[in-house]
Amino acid sequence: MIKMIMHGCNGAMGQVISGIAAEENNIEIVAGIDPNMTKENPYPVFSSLESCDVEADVIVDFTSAKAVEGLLHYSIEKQIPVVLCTTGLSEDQVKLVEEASRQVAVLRSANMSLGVNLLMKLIKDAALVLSGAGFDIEILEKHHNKKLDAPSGTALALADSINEAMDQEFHYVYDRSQVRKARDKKEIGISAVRGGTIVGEHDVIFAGTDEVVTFQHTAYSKAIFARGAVSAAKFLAGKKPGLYTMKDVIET
Ligand SMILES: NC(=O)C1=CN([C@@H]2O[C@H](COP(=O)(O)OP(=O)(O)OC[C@H]3O[C@@H](n4cnc5c(N)ncnc54)[C@H](OP(=O)(O)O)[C@@H]3O)[C@@H](O)[C@H]2O)C=CC1
Ligand SMILES: O=C(O)C1=N[C@H](C(=O)O)C[C@H](O)C1
Repeated sequence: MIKMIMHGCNGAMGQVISGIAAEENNIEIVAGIDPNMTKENPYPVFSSLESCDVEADVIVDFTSAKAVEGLLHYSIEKQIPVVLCTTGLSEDQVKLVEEASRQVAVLRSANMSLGVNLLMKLIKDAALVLSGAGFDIEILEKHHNKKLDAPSGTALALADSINEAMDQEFHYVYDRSQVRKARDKKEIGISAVRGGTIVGEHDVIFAGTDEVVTFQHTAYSKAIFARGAVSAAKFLAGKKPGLYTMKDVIET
């Protein structure tokens, strides 16, 4: 039985994962961490990782970028692999993640769904053909009104995926409100919509002369992320130090 700590157990994702993990027979949540616990859970809950003395094989994190340093410190100290799903990390925090992964297994992914991870692959091929033919690339993401970070981690990861296929030739433009010139070919425009209860939508738009190709992923429930996170936790438990991604989980 794999023992898991749910970091952010009172949050929207923490609660969905608690339900999904309870239905699994080879993984169990042995502790939850959240500073302001308001919901009932069938496992012990601690207000911080430092106060948690429960032994575990893996930590699943859906919290806030502010919590990342403490999380990495704990995971190195206790030698517990961590599935890091929180988005909105600064460049410095991403570096800390990379450094930590030399000492403990870290799987970081801005999107745990199968569909988005397939999309990352598909748009590489599309970019090679369509950008070469002069198509402009824009990414549009839509999320619920409680989301703190913009653009979404997924939108950035989709842009990074294209850039990886295209020798890093693109820069990202998030706001054109002060711009008074036509877009340049080497930009990827990234726009964010926030409203209501939208779970998560991502459009990758390749716009050419007289034709547009759009790749779209729509999340209809948070369960797709939760299932991916539980699969990632099972994959990561017992792994040696290194930086892993959902690609490693899906291809296993
Ligand atoms: N990779 C993926 O597939 C997905 C990633 N996400 C990302 O996951 C993160 C969380 O999303 P979501 O669940 O919707 O957000 P919520 O705000 O609903 O939940 C986050 C929870 O973490 C708690 N928290 C904050 N700081 C700490 C800390 N230091 N230790 C423990 N718990 C803490 C919050 O408490 P409090 O409210 O009291 O601050 C809250 O209960 C976001 O960054 C989001 O973008 C979301 C969905 C999918
Ligand atoms: O905050 C969310 O809800 C989501 N966040 C992730 C992101 O920033 O990309 C993944 C998903 O789209 C839901």
